Amino acid sequence: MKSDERVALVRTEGIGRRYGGLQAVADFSFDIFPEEILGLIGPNGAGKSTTFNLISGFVKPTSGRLFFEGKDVTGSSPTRISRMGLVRTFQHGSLMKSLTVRDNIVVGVLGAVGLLHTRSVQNKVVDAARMLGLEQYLDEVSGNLSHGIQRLISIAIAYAASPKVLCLDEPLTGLNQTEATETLNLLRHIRDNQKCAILLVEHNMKAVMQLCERIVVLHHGQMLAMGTPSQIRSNPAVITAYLGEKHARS
Ligand SMILES: Nc1ncnc2c1ncn2[C@@H]1O[C@H](COP(=O)(O)OP(=O)(O)OP(=O)(O)O)[C@@H](O)[C@H]1O
Repeated sequence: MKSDERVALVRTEGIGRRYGGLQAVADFSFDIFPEEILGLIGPNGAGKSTTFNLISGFVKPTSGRLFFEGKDVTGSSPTRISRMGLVRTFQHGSLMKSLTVRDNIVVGVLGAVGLLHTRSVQNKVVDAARMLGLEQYLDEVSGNLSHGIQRLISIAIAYAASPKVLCLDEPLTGLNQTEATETLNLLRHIRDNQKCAILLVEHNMKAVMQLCERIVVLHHGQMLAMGTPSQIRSNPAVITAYLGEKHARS
């Protein structure tokens, strides 16, 4: 089956967001397919966070439509979208630092799937902690743990909600090389185990190229390119607009 014949989990059709005179995202159409790892990249201010906010319902589009599993969810609340299965993390972390790791993950489970039997909540918490290697920290106060562990807690909170699409906003920020490599391996493992799609916004270009099967490049709020990592790496427009500058630094 060709990629464009698959049924998309998420589809945007000409989605856009205007802030006064500024068009942050314009006429942007893309799909997220089941079980794929898709990267969304672009220079600062390209519109990545706005796109994340649009597909997770935190920002309403000023144009275009959003579909989840074929259903029109344009304008739906973040709660409705997360309960349908699109769960996200936030650039600056999703956890409450004064809560234990366990309680943070409980909040994630309840927020995404509503009231559950206590035993199923605890099962989901333990499963998420195990998946992210956090079992020994479950009763620690989250704010006392290292930055790397806090990043994993944010992913565990999202994972515990059993996502169909896991959207990660810069999960590698502030991690050293070893931590970043471990996190990449974990993300692959999560995709294989949970059978979810992953949408990754990340400035660490080496990691994006290693992990993602398909990459969408945004520039000035519009799609500049879409393709496999090797297609993106060799795309002249991308090199000019973005990668040339980034590769020179990596
Ligand atoms: N709430 C807002 N009000 C006004 N302008 C906004 C708002 N949010 C984003 N913008 C503008 O929209 C454009 C796209 O911003 P966005 O944060 O989506 O880009 P980005 O690619 O995520 O950038 P970065 O990599 O720096 O996080 C920028 O010009 C930004 O200033």
